[in-house]
Amino acid sequence: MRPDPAVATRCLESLQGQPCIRLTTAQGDSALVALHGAQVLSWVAGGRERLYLSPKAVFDGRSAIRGGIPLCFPQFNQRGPLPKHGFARNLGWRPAPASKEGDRQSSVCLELTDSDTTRAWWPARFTAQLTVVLGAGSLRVQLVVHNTGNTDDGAWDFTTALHTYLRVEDVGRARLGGLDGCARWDALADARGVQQGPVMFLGEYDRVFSAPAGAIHLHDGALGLQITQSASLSNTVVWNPGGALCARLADLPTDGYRSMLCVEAAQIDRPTTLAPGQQWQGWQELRVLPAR
Ligand SMILES: O=P(O)(O)OC[C@H]1O[C@H](O)[C@H](O)[C@@H](O)[C@@H]1O
Repeated sequence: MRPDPAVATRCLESLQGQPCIRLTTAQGDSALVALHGAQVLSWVAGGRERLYLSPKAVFDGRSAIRGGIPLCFPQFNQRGPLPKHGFARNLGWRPAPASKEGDRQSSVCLELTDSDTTRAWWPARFTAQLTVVLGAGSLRVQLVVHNTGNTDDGAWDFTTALHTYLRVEDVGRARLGGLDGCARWDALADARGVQQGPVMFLGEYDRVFSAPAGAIHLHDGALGLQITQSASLSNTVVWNPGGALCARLADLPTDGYRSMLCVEAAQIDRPTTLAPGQQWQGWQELRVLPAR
């Protein structure tokens, strides 16, 4: 996706004490990206907020912020010895040098490199760059991971997810199309199957799919969103906590689950291996569909 350079602006602001970068297009679309976790906290397109950010989210500079687009890296969920979903969402990132003059206004690139803190969890020498590109009615989030170790350091593996919290009017009426025929693993029942028809939400839902080759479509009343991801991210996770789990999550209001649906572009089933000097990239793109 090309950035939309048309008189876009980029400025620094803070949300709940956390430094953020705001991108704004000439049409009035905007995105707000926190340095904490390189986390997108807001995406307004066509005059509407498209992401869910919990009103009870914690902004203490250490905790994961509930909502927006958290990045799970270098571990997804509890599939390994690291803290749940890795450490990237718990750390402050820094702005990376802008690569091209024309990209500066409508995109932002943040960077995290290994430090004493990360090496206490994970010995890898790495650089991770997260780039957010705001277009007309679209948002692309791209992660690039680089093994910056020496040959002697050897290769390492990681798993990852762009854990996108989409805002919905009512999850009970939302439909997710495009996963028909995809292999899936139900994390709640520990059962494998193949998706038939659109995904609907009648309670807690936590499934890891083989990512479809084509686009996923979220239909929520009259609103529609197209979701695509790079082939390098071979899983799609769909999560909604439902009422009972939501009530136990301190950083969500009791009815918060009704207004959110996570559709995550992920690499989980086959961890990615990077030898010293190697680089990997993956992205998810959200695009507003015309109202029905
Ligand atoms: O509460 P968190 O640590 O942010 O995790 C939230 C959720 O993330 C993913 O969607 C997983 O599939 C879920 O099992 C997990 O509950």
